[in-house]
Amino acid sequence: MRNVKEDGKPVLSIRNLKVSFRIEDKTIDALKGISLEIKRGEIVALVGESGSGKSVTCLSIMGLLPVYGEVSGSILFRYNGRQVNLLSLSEKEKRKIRGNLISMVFQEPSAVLNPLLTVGEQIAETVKAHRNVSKEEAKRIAIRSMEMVRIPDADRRFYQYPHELSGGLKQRVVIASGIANNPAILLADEPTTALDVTVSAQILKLFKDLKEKMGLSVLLITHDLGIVAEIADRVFVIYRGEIVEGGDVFQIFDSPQHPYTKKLLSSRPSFNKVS
Ligand SMILES: Nc1ncnc2c1ncn2[C@@H]1O[C@H](COP(=O)(O)OP(=O)(O)OP(=O)(O)O)[C@@H](O)[C@H]1O
Repeated sequence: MRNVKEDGKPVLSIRNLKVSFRIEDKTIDALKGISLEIKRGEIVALVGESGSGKSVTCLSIMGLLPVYGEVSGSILFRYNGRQVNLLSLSEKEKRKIRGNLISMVFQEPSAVLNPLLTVGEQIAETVKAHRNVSKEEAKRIAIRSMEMVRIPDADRRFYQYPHELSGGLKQRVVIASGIANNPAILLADEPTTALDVTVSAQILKLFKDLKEKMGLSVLLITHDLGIVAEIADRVFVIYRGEIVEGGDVFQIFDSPQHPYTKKLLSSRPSFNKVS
């Protein structure tokens, strides 16, 4: 259960985050001092074109940057009344948080699911990796997570292999695995790119449901403003490693300030934010 007293407070504050990669005599400044906040129970979109620094932001939060990445700034994560800077944690501490308090959903579910294990076993493994529970309890939690993400007939599907499921159901399994340990934040990197329009809409609706039911905070990485309009509460626009604009989704769509945001919006037809 989430601590209700902490609702409305930032669960994650990224402050002046800089990331650069030095390769031979060349330096790539992937992030040039970005700052953003995600509150509890909020869906925040990070939007920008290819190469703008979205994935590097996610990897920084997950503690998965390559060793040759140079990082400065802070990523403050607040949970259970504590606050830690994710950038100063040891590998062991990062592993404790990853997949547990902070989890991630990727673009392509088939790339993350193990074809040799049933989908239920995979979710149960994630549970057991972080919690001291029996096999039966892990199975029970896995099935409950599958139900939370509206996988029909979860008891039966627990025993199915990834190849027996559609793309949409596979992505639901990945999300079930992501929420099984009741995380504070879910990072979703282009989670609907591999899915067709109808299934994509269902998955987006699911994020909204989880936000409402579990108080889940979501950082949604996308280049698609249509998705932003549909589910985000706030949006940050990233351009060449810098946040050029951020705020309430209505405000950004109604009166974009930065030329890059204006360009992004004018290259799309029109949106209606749905509630
Ligand atoms: N491991 C790495 N080594 C060197 N440069 C990298 C590495 N990862 C990312 N970069 C560079 O950092 C910059 C930001 O990349 P990033 O992958 O975060 O962009 P993105 O916005 O996620 O793009 P896309 O939408 O294509 O995934 C790019 O210039 C990229 O080439």
